[in-house]
Amino acid sequence: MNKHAKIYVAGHRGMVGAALVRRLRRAGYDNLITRTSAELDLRDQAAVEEFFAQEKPEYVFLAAAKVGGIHANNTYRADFLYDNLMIQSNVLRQSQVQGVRKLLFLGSSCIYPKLAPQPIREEYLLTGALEPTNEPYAIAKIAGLKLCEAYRAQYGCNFISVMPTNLYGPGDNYDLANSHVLPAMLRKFGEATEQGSPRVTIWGTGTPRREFLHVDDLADACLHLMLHYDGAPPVNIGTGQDLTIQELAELIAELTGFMGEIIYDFSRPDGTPRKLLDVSRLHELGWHHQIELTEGLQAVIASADWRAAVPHSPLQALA
Ligand SMILES: NC(=O)C1=CN([C@@H]2O[C@H](COP(=O)(O)OP(=O)(O)OC[C@H]3O[C@@H](n4cnc5c(N)ncnc54)[C@H](OP(=O)(O)O)[C@@H]3O)[C@@H](O)[C@H]2O)C=CC1
Ligand SMILES: C[C@H]1O[C@H](OP(=O)(O)OP(=O)(O)OC[C@H]2O[C@@H](n3cnc4c(=O)[nH]c(N)nc43)[C@H](O)[C@@H]2O)[C@@H](O)[C@@H](O)C1=O
Repeated sequence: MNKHAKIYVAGHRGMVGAALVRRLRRAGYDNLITRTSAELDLRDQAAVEEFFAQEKPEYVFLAAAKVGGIHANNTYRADFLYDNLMIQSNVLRQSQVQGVRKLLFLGSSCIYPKLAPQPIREEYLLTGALEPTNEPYAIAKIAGLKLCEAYRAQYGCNFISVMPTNLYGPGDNYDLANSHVLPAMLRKFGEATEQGSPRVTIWGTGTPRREFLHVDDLADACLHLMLHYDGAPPVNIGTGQDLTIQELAELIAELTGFMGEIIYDFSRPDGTPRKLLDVSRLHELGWHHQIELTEGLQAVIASADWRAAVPHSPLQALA
């Protein structure tokens, strides 16, 4: 990928998109194209067609999506299915029409069956029922990776798909209702410590296990795969290590200096019991994560990222 190549980063203001922009700029890529959702609503087919005809990007990182945690996915079921289907269908179609040289599509680990054998290999896709709380989102993401494969088969498009595990890092979504577990805990424990609150409430039983990858590692993996992977099958991206939600809560409590009580709200869903990714294909492709969880958490806590938390998407503010 030439350093002056025209690279479109869709979703550049999001946690992943911003990390991709940081990584690409650090690598010397000096011709990045970005649009906010207010400037270009990727659900709008005509607007996307006009944008691609005008800009003709050579490379695309598709990090724009409607994203959220278990509560958001289970509440805005139609929006998670519709928005993500429209965004990815429009961007993939116009990338094919305009002859984009290579595109990287971001899926998610939630595409795999709720009770898949662990660790989850890419070939376990569609071998069992999905987790109900995020089924609409998962179906949209599965459709996206299948559309990438179909454009490759029918039109010879070099569209690759990556399936990241749960992510965290600067620019995350800290909305307590709609965020993922890790940013929600950072904010809950951080604010409780600052305010001297006696207790923090965690959703569910604390028994599910989750794997967490720092978003800067993800961006590095995406650049690595954009440069070195041209295959049809999706590639899992993760650390290969997981922990229980309870262990995560206790770790974040310790790192934020919280001394109070941790309460578990069993009325909230646990979701998938475990979704540890098998990352052997990624390792065979020459990439390993660098940022360990405790180190990554310490950096985010030191920045108190949640204090600056404003909805980084006007669309999100409306959610
Ligand atoms: N966060 C995580 O834990 C994980 C994320 N992923 C995937 O990574 C990708 C990025 O996620 P993440 O960065 O966390 O999400 P964010 O919510 O932080 O960012 C998503 C971005 O998408 C843009 N967007 C949303 N809707 C539209 C639209 N209709 N038109 C144009 N742009 C739109 C927003 O742009 P704007 O700000 O301009 O409104 C926003 O910046 C997604 O594909 C997600 O599925 C995968 C696994 C885990
Ligand atoms: C990346 C992945 O993320 C989503 O899947 P998820 O990992 O299940 O989502 P989550 O991070 O919101 O929850 C993880 C676990 O944590 C528990 N939990 C405790 N306390 C809080 C809490 O305060 N907030 C949240 N959100 N969860 C909490 C929560 O009950 C659950 O058991 C998919 O929807 C989809 O978006 C996707 O692809």
